[in-house]
Amino acid sequence: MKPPIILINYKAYENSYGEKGMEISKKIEKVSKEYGVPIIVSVPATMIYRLSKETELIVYAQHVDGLDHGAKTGSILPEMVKDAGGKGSLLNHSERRIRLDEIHDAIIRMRKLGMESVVCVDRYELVHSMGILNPDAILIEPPELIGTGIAVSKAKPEVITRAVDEIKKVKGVYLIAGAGITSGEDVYKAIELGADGIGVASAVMKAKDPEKVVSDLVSQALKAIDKRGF
Ligand SMILES: O=C(CO)COP(=O)(O)O
Repeated sequence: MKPPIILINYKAYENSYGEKGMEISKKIEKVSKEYGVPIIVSVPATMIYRLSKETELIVYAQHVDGLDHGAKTGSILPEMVKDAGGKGSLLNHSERRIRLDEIHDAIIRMRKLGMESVVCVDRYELVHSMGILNPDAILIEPPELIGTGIAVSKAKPEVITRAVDEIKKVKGVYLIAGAGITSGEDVYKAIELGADGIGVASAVMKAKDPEKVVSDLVSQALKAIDKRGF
């Protein structure tokens, strides 16, 4: 995981799985190769194996249960995700919140397995305390902007700048920003404000031309990173 971090959360749209899921993934992979930027896709659990086999995308789960093996019906353990080819997981997304101890257990287990964890928070006040749990990155997303097309970097830039201040208090944890990200301009702004990358869903998953959208996001991310001088 290295800036610019581009994380596309497939959620549970109609094109998040099956043949449509493959189609959009191939387009995303094409852009990733064109720009030489690894792209993380957090996908439905049922797609982890196939996407890991058939693409060079970095495949994450959208959630894992940091539980031990055993009688745990319906659980998706980090070991299962790893076995299917997944490299990591989102944790605590606004649409899939879990308890703090569950977040911590999952981070520890994934770190032991050499997997990456990206913990979501809905406010900058939680960045420091989540950062102490030592995930690879924190994804800050004000829930009220998720899916609106109104970008956090434009509507609430202070959420990003404050989160950036907070992440500086912990070492080795990246800060990603998301919610409402629609255009390359939104990405540029987020990185200019100090984020190491972005998380996006609807702008890509609902796009008529996802390749064009992802291309715009990635090219502007590179431009912003270049300007910041990583
Ligand atoms: O929840 C998100 C990514 O995890 C953001 O969703 P939108 O890009 O649809 O606002």
